[in-house]
Amino acid sequence: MTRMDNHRFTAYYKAQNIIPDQEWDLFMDALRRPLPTTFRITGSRDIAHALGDAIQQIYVPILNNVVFEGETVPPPAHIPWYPDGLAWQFNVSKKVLRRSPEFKKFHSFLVHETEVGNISRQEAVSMLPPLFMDVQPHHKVIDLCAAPGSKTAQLLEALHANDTATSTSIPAGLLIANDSDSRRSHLLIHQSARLPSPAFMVTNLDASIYPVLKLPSSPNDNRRAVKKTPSQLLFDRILCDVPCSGDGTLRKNLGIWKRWQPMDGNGLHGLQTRILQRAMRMLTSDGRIVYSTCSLNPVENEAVVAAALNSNPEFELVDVSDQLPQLIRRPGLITWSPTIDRNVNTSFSSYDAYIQSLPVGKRGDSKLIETHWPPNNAEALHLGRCMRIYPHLQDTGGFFVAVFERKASHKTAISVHVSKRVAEDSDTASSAPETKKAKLETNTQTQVAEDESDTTTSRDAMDADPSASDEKQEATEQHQSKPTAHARGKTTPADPSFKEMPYTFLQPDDPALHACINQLNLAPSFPSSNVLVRNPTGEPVRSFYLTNALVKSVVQANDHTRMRLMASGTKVITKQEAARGMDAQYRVLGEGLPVVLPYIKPETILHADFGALKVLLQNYYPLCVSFVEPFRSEMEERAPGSHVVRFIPGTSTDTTFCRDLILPLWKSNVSISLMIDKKTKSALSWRLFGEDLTVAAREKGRKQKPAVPRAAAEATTDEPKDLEDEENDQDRAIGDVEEHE
Ligand SMILES: C[S@@+](CC[C@H](N)C(=O)[O-])C[C@H]1O[C@@H](n2cnc3c(N)ncnc32)[C@H](O)[C@@H]1O
Repeated sequence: MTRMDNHRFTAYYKAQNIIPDQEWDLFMDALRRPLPTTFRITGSRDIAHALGDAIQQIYVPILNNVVFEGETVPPPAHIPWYPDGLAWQFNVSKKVLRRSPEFKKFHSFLVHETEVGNISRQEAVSMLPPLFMDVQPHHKVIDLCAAPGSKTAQLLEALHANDTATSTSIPAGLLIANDSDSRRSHLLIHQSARLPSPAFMVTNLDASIYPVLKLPSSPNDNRRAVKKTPSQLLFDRILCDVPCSGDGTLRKNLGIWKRWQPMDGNGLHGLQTRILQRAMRMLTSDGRIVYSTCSLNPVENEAVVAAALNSNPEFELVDVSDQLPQLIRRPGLITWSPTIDRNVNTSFSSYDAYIQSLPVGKRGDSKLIETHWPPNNAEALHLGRCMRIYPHLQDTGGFFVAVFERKASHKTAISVHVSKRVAEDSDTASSAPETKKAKLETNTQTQVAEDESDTTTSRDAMDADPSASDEKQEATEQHQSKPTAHARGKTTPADPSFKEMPYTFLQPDDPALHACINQLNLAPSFPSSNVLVRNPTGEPVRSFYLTNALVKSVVQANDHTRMRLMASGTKVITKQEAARGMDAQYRVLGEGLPVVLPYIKPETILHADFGALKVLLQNYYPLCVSFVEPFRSEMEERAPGSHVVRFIPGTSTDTTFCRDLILPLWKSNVSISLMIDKKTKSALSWRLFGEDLTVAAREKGRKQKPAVPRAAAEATTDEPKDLEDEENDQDRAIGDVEEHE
């Protein structure tokens, strides 16, 4: 059993005065208690509210009066500050989850909804940073340290605020999720697959030196200076959820009690500051940055904030005390005392005093720098506007959040105009059911020299954005690789070590794409100019991905190896191996259907009831004749290949989720099958019929039986696996301490 104590931790944080003396014991007691289970309902608003209602109306009443071993167990409750009641918490032991029939059922529901991405288990405090970002569907957003992606998911949801229960909108903006660790970047891609988005990209770069990305000038923009010059892609919202020592996660990462030592924070300060400073140079003039850590250490928090503000005086901290009023928080610190060694020597009140104490010959070796200490202007920087979240205040982990914007005098006063530009660029067809509302947008793109030999930029560009001071260095960076047009098969390997496939956009009149659109009966509004393929030659061999217009222009204007682009847009259609004598058959992927659905001609969508769905869940390839009319005849009349069915819940079905469901089907000569993966099938079955009716579940049950003695089988069947936490903060705490001294 881990000893939940660490004398250095106590000595260090007492020296920082982070908690008033009279609260110290409450703080430490809270740190030693396990965290409640917290989760967020994800996905489009419609689905989220339906699931929220199911929890409130079905599960809470059942869980309201549970008595376990003589004690009343509290039911799940809303996290008080989370908007729209879409985040929940409950605090029960594993024993209760496994043995109380009511909680066991609730747990199964949560596990299955988590598997299909409708619920995301996430620590409450980790949900905070995206809430302070106010992301809108037209925003250009970057999450600089994104893996494993729980906050990325929240940002994506905000970008997709206009999605409906069955179909995805195509936002005009974009979200780039970046992480410097390639293994974790893959995790990020995997997690984000739950919310397929044409506006999503993943890069694998060091955020502290994130390169300038180019954006081609708009053909619709008639201003002379903008016409020929590509601009720098600046972001409206930037999240810096930086690597940190992670001691705010002590309640769930018990190993930190033993491992914690105060120099971890000192070592991370430099990288954290560089990431925040880099973000400041990538922001539009009226954009917003959120900086966060799950550390309590002022050297990783207020010291970083102060250093970045002092080197970028056009920025200020935003007072967000009126936002999320139910969130109990404490103000940022104005003063703190860095330690100079592992033994918590915090006796030096300033950097100068510390340096003077070193032998002259050793002064240059010091790994501590001036910004580890509080600056003289700490009050003037309004560090109190930072937010500190402590475990004993609302039974959470520890966390730190700071919100930055440019000072009003530095928000560029260039003409604010109702610009349809992004929307116009967004996608070709005006009838496309996407977000194309005219948006108030300041034009803040910094232009980048198009002529590769010219390292200077236009005066307009320098005037257009305060970040232009950074331009020369960035223009030089830009020169290090030539962007390519990604004509089929032609790429310039700016980073030969980067092995990801290129991203090649098909011509809208590509014969394969044409065949696909015809076969799937897609409407003319389908954005065929934004379809890309990923393979070495750029041929339309198998899968088609869809992006929005903005993502397309970023991909085309920047070398994919230089930006270490790991993912772009979302896979929507795949080619099925052709049977002998037949042409290739295309099918819409289950995960791509919400994206493609708005372009599927309504008259081609079949209708069936939940009885048919039950048959399809219970069998892999049920024969057409096993369905009732009129679905049976309709299906028999259809040609073999990909079809889409709308399942309408009837009055006879006893389901907790009374909404239409639209799913892809595959018809062979005499049978049909649901084209969704096993996990999604199981989750659907649980949600609709209260049990797992799928073939896979039956087969699993059969396989388990002979091998397992009866008593053991009883103990394991139906035992839901634990809800897995999406954010592996253990990883975060260990893997992220990269600059140990
Ligand atoms: C605190 S975690 C991010 C958690 C994530 N935002 C979430 O909500 O799931 C910090 C991440 O920063 C990444 N990282 C570390 N150094 C980095 C750097 N120089 N540039 C970009 N990412 C970095 C780590 O790989 C880690 O995934």
